[in-house]
Amino acid sequence: MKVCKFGGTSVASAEQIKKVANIIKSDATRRFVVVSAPGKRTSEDIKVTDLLIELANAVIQKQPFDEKIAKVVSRYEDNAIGLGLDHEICEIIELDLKARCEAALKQNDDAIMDSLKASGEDNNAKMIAAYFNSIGMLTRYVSPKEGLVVNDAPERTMAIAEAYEELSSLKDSQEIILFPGFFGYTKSGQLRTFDRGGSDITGAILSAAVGADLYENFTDVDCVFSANPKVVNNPAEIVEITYREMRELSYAGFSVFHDEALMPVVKQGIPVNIKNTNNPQAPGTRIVSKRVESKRPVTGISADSGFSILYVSKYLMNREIGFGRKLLQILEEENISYEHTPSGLDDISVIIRSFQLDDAKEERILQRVENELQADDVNFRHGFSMIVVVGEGMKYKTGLAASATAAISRTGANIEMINQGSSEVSLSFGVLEKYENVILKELYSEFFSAITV
Ligand SMILES: Nc1ncnc2c1ncn2[C@@H]1O[C@H](COP(=O)(O)OP(=O)(O)O)[C@@H](O)[C@H]1O
Ligand SMILES: N[C@@H](CC(=O)OP(=O)(O)O)C(=O)O
Repeated sequence: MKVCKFGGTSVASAEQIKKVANIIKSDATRRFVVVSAPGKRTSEDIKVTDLLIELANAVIQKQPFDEKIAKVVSRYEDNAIGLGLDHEICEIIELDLKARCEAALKQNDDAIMDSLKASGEDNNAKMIAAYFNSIGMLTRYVSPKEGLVVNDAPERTMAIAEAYEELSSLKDSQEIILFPGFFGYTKSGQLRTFDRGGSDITGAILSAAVGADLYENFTDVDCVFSANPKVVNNPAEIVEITYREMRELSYAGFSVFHDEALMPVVKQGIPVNIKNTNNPQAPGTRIVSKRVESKRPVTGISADSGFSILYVSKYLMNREIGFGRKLLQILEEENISYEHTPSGLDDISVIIRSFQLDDAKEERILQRVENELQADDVNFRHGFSMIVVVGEGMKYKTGLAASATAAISRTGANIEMINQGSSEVSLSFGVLEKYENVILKELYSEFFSAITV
């Protein structure tokens, strides 16, 4: 039994949706289908989720929004015509969007945003279910209301244990189950979306709930590549990768699979297969708990921008009991999570995703660290990228860190931070954002172009 998730590009047009139907028809074990909202049809196109965010912002700011609704509906109309569906489905979608906008009068801004964002996947799932049925594929649309239970705000949205119990009964259904990705409901019935790209998470939750043998994640590339194909020319294909490696890579830049989507499947050891809707015959990449050892120590290199560093120094910091805890508590009280904390005897850096900061927060943190921890020096620096070199084989290869730093130094960039995870499966470097692409290319040629074993 397989759960198949189709990303935005796989359901962007009628032509793509027909490919999805053929993929499902070609294998009777493909019983569960999770879909995203229609994505980009061309590189210049706008994702429906982005159109919906614009619509939600207009509603929140009490600006006119009729045209924005019409833009969204027209994307579904194009698909309905191409799929030979009755226009009625578009009228239902238009009424649904209007109802969500009207309900906004009684909702807070977060609820308005979540409701409109989620409509992208919800309406697409209804339309695709209607299409499947119209061509004789017995299909049932299932709303996340029927069991995808998530936690309450303000925690980041995550499925709770009950979700797995409630959704498990779907495994007995005779029809194909068509499930919208990206959102769930709290116990009290509040709709909440996952982070962007979160339909991958829905697919993983459903896979774990029904005990799938395989979670197939269909996208627009043949496989996961060892580096972002938009930066590195013709990167090596990854045939098999472990959960741990994929987790490290998707954390920083491998946008092809959401890092939070691994947790539900890892727990049950369900393998994930990344595949291409446009070339379903290609074997794709398998994400598994244990893989055949490869000759290369490095499996992939990822890079992501948008990091800030909080630097704190204080003489004899190492002797002061509880210094680190107090520092991290200040961040906790500002609702900020951290990524790494590389440290020396008398100083510590905290690496933070910059989107969590604003001027007022920074000022408060600086004041508190100065006053409450009596730091000698404290400052924020911004505009950093994180480059992560990942491979299960790295711990057996001496001199790997030296090769990586030598490659980075050839680009003229200064390394602002180095961190080796305790599992030795990854090595991270903090560098100025402007060097990100050039370093990625240099590291790629260091570890993939030459024979390194
Ligand atoms: N290492 C990588 N391997 C494969 N694709 C990658 C990698 N890094 C980034 N990508 C990008 O991820 C894209 C697929 O992810 P996404 O846009 O979320 O697809 P979907 O709409 O199917 O969810 C690819 O088109 C590719 O540009
Ligand atoms: N549509 C949502 C969720 C998602 O997973 O989309 P995609 O499969 O296109 O990455 C987004 O754009 O974030």
